[in-house]
Amino acid sequence: MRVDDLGCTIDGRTLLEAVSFSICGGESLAVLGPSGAGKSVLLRCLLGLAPAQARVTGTLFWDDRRVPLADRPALARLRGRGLALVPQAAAASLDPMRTVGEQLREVCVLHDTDSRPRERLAEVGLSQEFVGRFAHELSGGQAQRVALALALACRPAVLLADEPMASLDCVSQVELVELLVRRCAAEQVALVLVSHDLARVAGCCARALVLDRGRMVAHGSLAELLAAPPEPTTAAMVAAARRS
Ligand SMILES: Nc1ncnc2c1ncn2[C@@H]1O[C@H](COP(=O)(O)OP(=O)(O)OP(=O)(O)O)[C@@H](O)[C@H]1O
Repeated sequence: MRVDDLGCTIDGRTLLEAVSFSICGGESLAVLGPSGAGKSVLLRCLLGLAPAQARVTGTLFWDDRRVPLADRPALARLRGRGLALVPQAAAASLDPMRTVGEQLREVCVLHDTDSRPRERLAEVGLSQEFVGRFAHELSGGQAQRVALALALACRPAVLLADEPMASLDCVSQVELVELLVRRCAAEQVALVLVSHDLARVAGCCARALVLDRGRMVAHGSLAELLAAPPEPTTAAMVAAARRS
């Protein structure tokens, strides 16, 4: 997948400007930046789910296809087998009326992938008993794992994860990020992982893109950005990571 010159404005206000990057199966890219930088808007633009009043520009190159990022129906068709999302608040994204197993089966039928909920759950470290659980019977970390299992059950080419570890304790955050990176690498899924916390993704993602007020201020090897931050926003994130 290649994103070329993505821009997004709302009522003349620029939320994203000239964002370009590419990612291949099995790779991981961290999208970093302070609060309000445009990280979530970036993911929503890729999914064709930008706010209704937004004007989105730029192009998504997908295999040999050229998809205008303003073409919401074309982007909607990529959702599932193309791009899947692990949201920030997983528990709220689950259907409260249906068991985990029912939701997994539905995703598999909808996207025509193999439907073995127990295996999908085992892959994310959850035992068979979770098949019969409802959302309100899950801890925050378990709900995030279920959301990951649902996203991977689509068998996507690209997984977009929007701060999936935000509501978890430190140990669970590390475990979840490691699980995400491990599962995506094992299934050759490209991972775009949004975080405002560089310390959480350092050592997990090979590359990073740093946003600040909608602009891409740094992009490259995460190890190199850590060793020699090229500009003040990245330097501030590196300093915060060193303190934590
Ligand atoms: N529906 C909307 N209408 C108008 N502005 C919006 C809308 N959604 C987001 N924005 C604005 O876009 C900017 C980027 O928001 P976004 O949620 O992408 O930030 P973020 O980098 O994900 O921040 P955080 O780390 O706090 O989640 C913010 O200034 C926000 O107010």
